[in-house]
Amino acid sequence: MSQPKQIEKVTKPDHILSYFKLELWPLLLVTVSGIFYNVGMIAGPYFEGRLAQCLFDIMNGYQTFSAMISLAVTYLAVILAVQLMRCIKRFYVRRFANDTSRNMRHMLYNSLVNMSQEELKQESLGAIMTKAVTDVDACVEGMRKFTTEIFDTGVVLASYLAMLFVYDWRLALLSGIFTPIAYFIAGQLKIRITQYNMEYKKSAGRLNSSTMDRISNSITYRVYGCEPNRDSAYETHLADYEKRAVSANLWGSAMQPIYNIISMCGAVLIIYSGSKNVLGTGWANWNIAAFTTFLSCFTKMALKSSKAANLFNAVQKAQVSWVRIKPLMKEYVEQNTDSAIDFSKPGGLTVSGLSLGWPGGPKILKGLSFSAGPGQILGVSGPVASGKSALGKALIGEVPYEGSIRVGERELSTLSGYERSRLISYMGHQPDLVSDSIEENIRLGEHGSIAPYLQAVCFGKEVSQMPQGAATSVGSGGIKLSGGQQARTALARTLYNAQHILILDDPFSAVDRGTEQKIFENLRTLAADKIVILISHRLYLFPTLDKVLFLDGGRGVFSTHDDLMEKNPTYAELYHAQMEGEMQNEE
Ligand SMILES: Nc1ncnc2c1ncn2[C@@H]1O[C@H](COP(=O)(O)OP(=O)(O)OP(=O)(O)O)[C@@H](O)[C@H]1O
Repeated sequence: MSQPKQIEKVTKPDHILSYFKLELWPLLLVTVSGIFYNVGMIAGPYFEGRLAQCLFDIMNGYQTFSAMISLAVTYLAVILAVQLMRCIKRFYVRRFANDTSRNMRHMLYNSLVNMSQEELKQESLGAIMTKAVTDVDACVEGMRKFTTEIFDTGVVLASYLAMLFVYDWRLALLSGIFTPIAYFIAGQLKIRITQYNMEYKKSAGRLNSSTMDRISNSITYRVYGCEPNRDSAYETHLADYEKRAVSANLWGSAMQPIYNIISMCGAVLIIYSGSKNVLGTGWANWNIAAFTTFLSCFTKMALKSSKAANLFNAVQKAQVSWVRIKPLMKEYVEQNTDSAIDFSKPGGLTVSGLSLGWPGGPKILKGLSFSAGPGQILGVSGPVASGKSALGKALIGEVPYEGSIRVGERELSTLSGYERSRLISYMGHQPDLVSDSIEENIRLGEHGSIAPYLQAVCFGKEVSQMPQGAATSVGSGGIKLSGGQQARTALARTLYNAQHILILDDPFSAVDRGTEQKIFENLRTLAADKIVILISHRLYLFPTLDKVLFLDGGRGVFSTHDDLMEKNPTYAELYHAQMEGEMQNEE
């Protein structure tokens, strides 16, 4: 099997020039073949003029038919050589576009996968997907057009213009004044095209979000009977998208024939003044060949130059897209597996003066200090929305914090992603299962036995009774498993990949109390030498834990269960209320 092409790591990925620099070779070949092709393009009008003159001379008996044949053969050979250059130029322009597209997408992908979940949530998924797909396409298309047109338009225009000046400089100047008018109009449309494109891209993002929302929440909308209003919201987004797509494309494409007409106006002057040149009463003395060459050259130049006006618009669209994706183009993050840490003896967890809050929001927890050593289980609890999950996420670096979180002698914020993953395992509030089998969800590509972990989370028997056992597919996001099964699969995954510190955010919320008790006992055995942070709103297990951190009102009290029962009325009340509720259930 052929190896995929090596993807370049772009330095300064937020500079558009960086992508051009990576493609110096293809660009050099585009330049050389482009110059040959475009300068060779004037061979067309030149030979057309000479052929017309030759025909005229044959009719008047000054030339023979063989002269015409040899002229035609030379013309054919030159045209073939010019077209070969065109093929080379097109091949390398396409290669430049493909490589640039791959490099840009790769950088964007790397940047997106290395962003924290919270950073990603700042924007809707629909908008991110629009940027990752259509904006990159628009950028690369603008860069491709720019690269192509520099030769197709720039070089060829200069060659044509030089030729026109040689034949009659006054007529060349006069007939050429219409082209700048087309450029001027294109320049005036710049603001409008930018604005319409920006709105079009935003609308595409909204439509993508609305589609994803409609699909992923289809059951909720069906159950609550609000499908019609969601469909009509989708239709509104679709209509808006269509309207804005038309507006965005209208100005660019509708103006091309107008640019053509304006540029071609000079042909009228050429027919008038050129005829006078042939008759010997104009600014220059021309024969038929000169007249035909001049007119043919001008026509080609006018059509080419009118395309340059369109090029402005294509580059404008690319600029709109570049502005949208530029903030996401971050330096390449390499997975560095070098580390000076001895992962077998990482030391204890020490947190001091910790304050944290979601990006852009106020601090939700302030001044927390606590610690835990290997073999200890620390319980974290508190009322609803007291910041339990936020603390768990701060401990894995997903929520920004101030103060200090140390593992042994090392500050969490100085650790690489790899070092963190070798020190801390995390099970979030959501099971976050991948669309694969139960065993793959637990092993995540590793090859060890999962049986002990399925037993530990009291899931082994159920799995063995499934027709395909652990190879059973969990479906998209775990949809084919019950809530309790999903939670236990996620916990088995965390235990299978257990590192020195285990952070478990409400791991037992979807299982009954008896199962909770059994799993907890297994956890104690399996994690005997680890630090376990057990975040839970249920306090049944807390009397058996080594330490408790109770969060309330943005502050945390760190102590033992017995001490909190004695000194913290809110904790004691919560504990008693839960125990009473449990006793009533048992009755
Ligand atoms: N992604 C987020 N961005 C901004 N604010 C958030 C985000 N997630 C949660 N919050 C807010 O942060 C606060 C703490 O939420 P958190 O989920 O940490 O509480 P919790 O104690 O785990 O709650 P619960 O017991 O309901 O699970 C809440 O006020 C919540 O509204």
